[in-house]
Amino acid sequence: MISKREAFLYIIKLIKPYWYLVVLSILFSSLASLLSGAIAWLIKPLFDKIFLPQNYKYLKILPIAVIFIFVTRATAIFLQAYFMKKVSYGLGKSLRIKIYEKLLKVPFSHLSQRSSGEMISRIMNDTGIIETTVGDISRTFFLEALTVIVLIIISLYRSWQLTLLTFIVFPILFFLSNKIAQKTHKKRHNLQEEMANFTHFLNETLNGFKEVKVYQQENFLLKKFDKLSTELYLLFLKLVKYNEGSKWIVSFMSGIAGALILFYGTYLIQKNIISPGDFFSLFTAILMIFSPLKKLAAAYNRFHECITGIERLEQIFQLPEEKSGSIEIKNFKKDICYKDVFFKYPGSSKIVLKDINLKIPKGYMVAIIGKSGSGKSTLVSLLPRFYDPLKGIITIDGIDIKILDLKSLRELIAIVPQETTIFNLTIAENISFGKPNATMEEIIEAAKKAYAHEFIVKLPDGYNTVIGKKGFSLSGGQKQRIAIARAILKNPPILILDEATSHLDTISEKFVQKAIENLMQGKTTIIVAHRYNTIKRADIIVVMNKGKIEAIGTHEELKKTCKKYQELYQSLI
Ligand SMILES: Nc1ncnc2c1ncn2[C@@H]1O[C@H](COP(=O)(O)OP(=O)(O)OP(=O)(O)O)[C@@H](O)[C@H]1O
Repeated sequence: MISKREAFLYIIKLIKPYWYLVVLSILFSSLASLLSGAIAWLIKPLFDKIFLPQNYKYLKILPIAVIFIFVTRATAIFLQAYFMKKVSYGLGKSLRIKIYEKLLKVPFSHLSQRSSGEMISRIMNDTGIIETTVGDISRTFFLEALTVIVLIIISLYRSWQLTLLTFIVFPILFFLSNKIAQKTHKKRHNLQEEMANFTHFLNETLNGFKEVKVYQQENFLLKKFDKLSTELYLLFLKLVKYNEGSKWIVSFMSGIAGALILFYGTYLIQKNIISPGDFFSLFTAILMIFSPLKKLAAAYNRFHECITGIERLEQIFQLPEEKSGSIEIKNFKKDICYKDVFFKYPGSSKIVLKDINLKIPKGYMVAIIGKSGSGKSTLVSLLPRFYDPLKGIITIDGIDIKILDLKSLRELIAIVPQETTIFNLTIAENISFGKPNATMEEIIEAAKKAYAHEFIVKLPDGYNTVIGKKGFSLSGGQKQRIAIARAILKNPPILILDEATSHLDTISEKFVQKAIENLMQGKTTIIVAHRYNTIKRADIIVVMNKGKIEAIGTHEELKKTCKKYQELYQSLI
């Protein structure tokens, strides 16, 4: 947990780049506060110079003065709010960009441990909370605190005795507000956790919509959603109690202060120590103090909300970043070697890869086969360093990939996964994802080689169609061909293919296979294979079993020597 001081310094750091806007906001806050003071100030001459002596000659200019004060004050408040909001939305924007940038640098291993819903909640809710609270708190702090100071000065000037008397309530007020703020802190933490669960749940439902429908789990999910919503509702209600409670305390204390002033004030007037004008001016000032005080108490409460948001975002900012080596690798010349590699997933105790030794010469096509869960995908995911081995090393041309510059290492590799992600971009941008500066001719050329051109040109906006918009979507086979076109355009020397387990229709399958043929030409390919044809034509077949390499060889060799291979191979024919 971070302390209030740390949170305060954090906020200062956040608003520092906007200092000129903050200065403008403070200037307008000061003007508004002074004008609030002017209202209380003018009560005295109104009483002592106009009403009591019944001298009404000033009364003509008074309405004009009142209009001037109110209009100027409203304008000053408008401008200070505008500048402060500009600060808060500006810092919200840069915070979101910073956290997105951070997410892109976090190792895959750390992100895969968290749910995407939780991440979305942190990026949207927590930055949103910081954005609004920092704006509100700073705005309230500058405007209301200044107003309180101006009003206290006026009260002291009018009658220090009466003012000091009302000060009795302030320590009690501060003590109670602080107690409430402490209580809300934990509740806010819970609320933000619940919000993250909520987003996670919604995310899951939308991603697994087909399963929900087919397994007819609408009622079950609705009940769960109802439970989550009720928990959120109850938490919100608790927070409302605390928030409104703090306002109630201020109102109660203002009542006590008012009674004290009336009681002692009438005594001072009777003794001619103060004039009725002094009394009413002070009375107005003290009454006016409580509204900004109420806002300050609420802002103090929100400051705790902001601390919770900062804490949760800091957890992401504290995540480690991918460690890159320094040796740049320009070309792949010789081979890829796995040497005595062991691996377990972060947070899990199960060793999923054991004693892996594998040499893949340049230009070879390697098929990795094995039962589900035998470690095939894990094995290939170590090469682009999505994860690092627990023990052992992986080398490219004899160099440990850990000491290679990560960018240059990944430059050598393209991946076509089982489930392709098509981003919310145009088809052309999706294809040029790995080569953003590609020309349109190059993109079309790649699409043609991936057997995607024909269906792309039939889309209403052709290569400029944005998938996901206006209801356009692609079939599984079409998505795979886009992924293949993406890899063709990138044209790296090493390919990692994870063959889709779900079978496409025969025509689509034929196109995908042809596209893969084009893609593999002249490349070193590691393919997590599920198809008989793919396996048969591989230069080397690696048979995985329970995280170990059971056997390595060609189809003909393994057919004779490896029982496991025979079983697997039989199941695919
Ligand atoms: N992110 C993860 N965290 C923890 N364990 C994991 C993770 N991903 C996979 N595993 C475990 O690692 C083992 C190997 O999984 P892997 O996905 O590599 O197998 P696979 O042979 O590719 O399976 P499939 O053919 O079903 O894709 C399995 O026991 C799996 O439960």
